[in-house]
Amino acid sequence: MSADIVQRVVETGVVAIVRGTNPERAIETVDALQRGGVSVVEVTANTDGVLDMIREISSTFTADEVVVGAGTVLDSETARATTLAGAEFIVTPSFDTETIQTANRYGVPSVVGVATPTEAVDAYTAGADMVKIFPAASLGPGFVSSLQGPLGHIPTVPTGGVSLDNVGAFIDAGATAVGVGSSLVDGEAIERGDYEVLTANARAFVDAVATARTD
Ligand SMILES: O=C(O)C(=O)C[C@@H](O)[C@H](O)COP(=O)(O)O
Repeated sequence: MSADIVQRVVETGVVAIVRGTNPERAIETVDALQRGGVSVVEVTANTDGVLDMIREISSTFTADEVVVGAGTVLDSETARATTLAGAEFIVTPSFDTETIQTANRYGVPSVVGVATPTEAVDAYTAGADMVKIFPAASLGPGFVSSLQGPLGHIPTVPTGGVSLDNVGAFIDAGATAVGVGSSLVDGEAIERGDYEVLTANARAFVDAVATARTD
């Protein structure tokens, strides 16, 4: 159910972004992230073989083990295709009403990319479950905390340039969760087959989020 998936994103606090990974390494990649405590993963739609990867991940792991979504969803067609392949949520870099409506039509939550307060309100009004503050590192934690006053009811997931150096600041600023690509899903480590790096990265991000939440 859609609410359960949103709850899982909130609890995990970190969404891992898999972009450009060789499909043959998808399962080991996701397994390594999950062992480190990051059990919510999105595969971006501009990754070769994305639909097969989503199908394979959702048939390999139980719902309790891993929640898989689709990222870089730019349009309604991609929302439909990825959802039918098994994506349990969609993430967009930009705001498009039809894409949100399609996600809702198929019963999956959407995390919608916004970079202004107006876009955040428009996306939420259109039916987004959470807004992805993108690109987060350019906008900064101050942007996220400024939204809390008027728009504290809208859950935020800063994404784009989130690292171990700034993740705590984003959570302190009021972020509900964060999306992390390159700082977590290290492409070179995957190529080397060094999945321990991914597990260690995942643990470090989960710990940083937990520490910031208890501060
Ligand atoms: O395109 C999307 O829907 C995303 O999630 C954006 C995501 O790929 C983001 O750019 C990741 O940035 P980092 O590698 O974490 O800097």
